[in-house]
Amino acid sequence: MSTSPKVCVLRAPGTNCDIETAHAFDLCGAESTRIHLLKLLEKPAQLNDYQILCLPGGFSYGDDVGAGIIFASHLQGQLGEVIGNFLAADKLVLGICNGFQVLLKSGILPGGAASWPPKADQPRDATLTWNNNGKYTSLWVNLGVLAKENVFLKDIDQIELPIAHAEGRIAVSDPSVIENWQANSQIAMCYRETGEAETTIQEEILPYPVNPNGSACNIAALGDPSGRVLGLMPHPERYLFATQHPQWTRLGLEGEGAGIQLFRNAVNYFA
Ligand SMILES: NC(=O)CC[C@H](N)C(=O)O
Repeated sequence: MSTSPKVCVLRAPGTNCDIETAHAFDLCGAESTRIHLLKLLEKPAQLNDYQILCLPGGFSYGDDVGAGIIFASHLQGQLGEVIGNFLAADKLVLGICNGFQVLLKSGILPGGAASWPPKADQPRDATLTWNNNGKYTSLWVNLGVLAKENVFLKDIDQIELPIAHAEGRIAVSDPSVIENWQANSQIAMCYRETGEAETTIQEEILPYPVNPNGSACNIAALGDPSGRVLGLMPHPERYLFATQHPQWTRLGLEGEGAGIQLFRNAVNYFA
């Protein structure tokens, strides 16, 4: 296999983080192409040429009818077959912020290949919905990693990253949904206080701004059971350089930002 994986950064009308996301992968040695969803719909088989599919952040279709829903309907519909092949192969899928919303609302998460294509008569048991504060919220958060076997999160225990969203609160239909995720190591990252030694899954919702949106069990990111799919609300592509951290001078940070590690882990998977 090539040591330089090809990344499809799939953008839709309203996507606004595709350039920096492609740049993040390229800095780590990947070969990224930004592809418009309408171009992929013309020839879905193009997707077979890529090893990594990344859905970047933004406001696809203006977040109309709910963030990510229209983009997700294209993945389920015309692209259902190529997405199924992609998930079944030894390939990686990353969804950042709006991309995470699309992954969850299409049904790519939480099940991955095992539950694709989603059954039309099966209601989703989890979603990303409005922040508890009812506002678009943009700030830096501290995250603890739980799913250490997720490809993207290798060697990361905790990380600071920025969030910027209005619909970032994980809500589930029943507590058993979270128990299931826990049993399959799918709870990938949780919001947590800075400086805590260990991350645990807590039912108690940590107060704003530690948990900025009121997500159930403080969940910020989910993976599929295989560990090859990750969806996260924070933006690792906005922390590629130390100077992007709001306190880089005070903390004396230099060089890379911690967010780049997620992209490097993905690229190294194909080394
Ligand atoms: N930064 C983003 O990707 C925005 C996410 C989404 N459209 C929201 O506001 O909920």
